[in-house]
Amino acid sequence: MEIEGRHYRTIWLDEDGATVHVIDQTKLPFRFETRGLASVEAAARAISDMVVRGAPLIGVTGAYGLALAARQDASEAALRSAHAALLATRPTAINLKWALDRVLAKLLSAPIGERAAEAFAEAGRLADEDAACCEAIGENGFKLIEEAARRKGGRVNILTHCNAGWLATVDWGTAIAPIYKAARAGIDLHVWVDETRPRNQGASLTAFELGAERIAHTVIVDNAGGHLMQHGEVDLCIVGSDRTTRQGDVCNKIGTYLKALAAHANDVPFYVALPGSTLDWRLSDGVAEIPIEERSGDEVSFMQGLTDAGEVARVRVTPQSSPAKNFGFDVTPARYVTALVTERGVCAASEKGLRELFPHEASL
Ligand SMILES: CSC[C@H]1O[C@H](OP(=O)(O)O)[C@H](O)[C@@H]1O
Repeated sequence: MEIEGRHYRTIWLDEDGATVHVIDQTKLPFRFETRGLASVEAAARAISDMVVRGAPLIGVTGAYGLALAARQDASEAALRSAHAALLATRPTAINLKWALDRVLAKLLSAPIGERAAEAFAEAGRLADEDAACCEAIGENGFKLIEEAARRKGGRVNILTHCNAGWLATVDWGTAIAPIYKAARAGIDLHVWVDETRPRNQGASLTAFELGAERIAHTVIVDNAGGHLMQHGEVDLCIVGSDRTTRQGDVCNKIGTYLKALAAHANDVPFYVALPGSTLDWRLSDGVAEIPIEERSGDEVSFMQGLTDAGEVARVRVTPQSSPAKNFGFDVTPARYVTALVTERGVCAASEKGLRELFPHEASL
């Protein structure tokens, strides 16, 4: 997407094909900095430290991480070790495993001398596919917003949680892609942006994205969504997904489930936008089967912000003696999801709906 007139993807290879570049998302919204990744270790650290985050972007970064590993040592043992190290960085987003498995299979079927080049080529194909997938999600989700605008005959108020914008993918995003498409088509809309504690991906990243695109938005605390829905201030919700089961259960940033409950209680449509790479066909019951990442409690006990002097500072927001738990995700059962918005169309959050859009993948 555009930042001050210049087009960016979230990850790219420099001209000499030697270094992978990413946007350092831990610095946003106060500083825009990029970071070069020259080794598999650097790629793994970028994922675990959330320099890059978002299920699709984590997958593509993992793919480039394998390519960097292949350039260091293209032996099967080394590649399998790199695959394991990258997979261990973050357990919830299925895109990471999906991308790593795809690239590793490609590499092991290539002669050892061609593996590094093949890995970079495959990672590049993954990146291009993700950008195209997300733009298609935008087109399919745009129709839902267009219908909501026609029905309402006025400004459409949309609530989103966390960041499922272009910063969470290679380009366009998933939940925010339909918003971009609708705004560019001239639909009058406004976005309620959940701050999304503890790392504030909404306040720091989604607000940054919408501001750059000049889309009307308001940052709210995570607990305000239900109140706004009770008062008719939310026409629809749209969020992303890190892993979706074949039954349509959705795993997304912590707090998504509570938003879905509030939407269900107030008859507000609750959409989940996701590419096929976020589907885990092996799983059925998301609550029972999806691994939920637990991160350091320090992410709850401390917050990062800008001082009056314009310095980025980290401050403690809890007593030193108070422990904190930091669950990264929760699971929304399919019954609370109005529909899934994918690159192949919109379907019910059900095995039948997903099989109709992904018949081949469902049969594997
Ligand atoms: C398009 S996937 C976006 C998804 O990823 C986020 O998690 P994190 O920032 O921890 O990687 C969040 O669940 C978003 O909905």
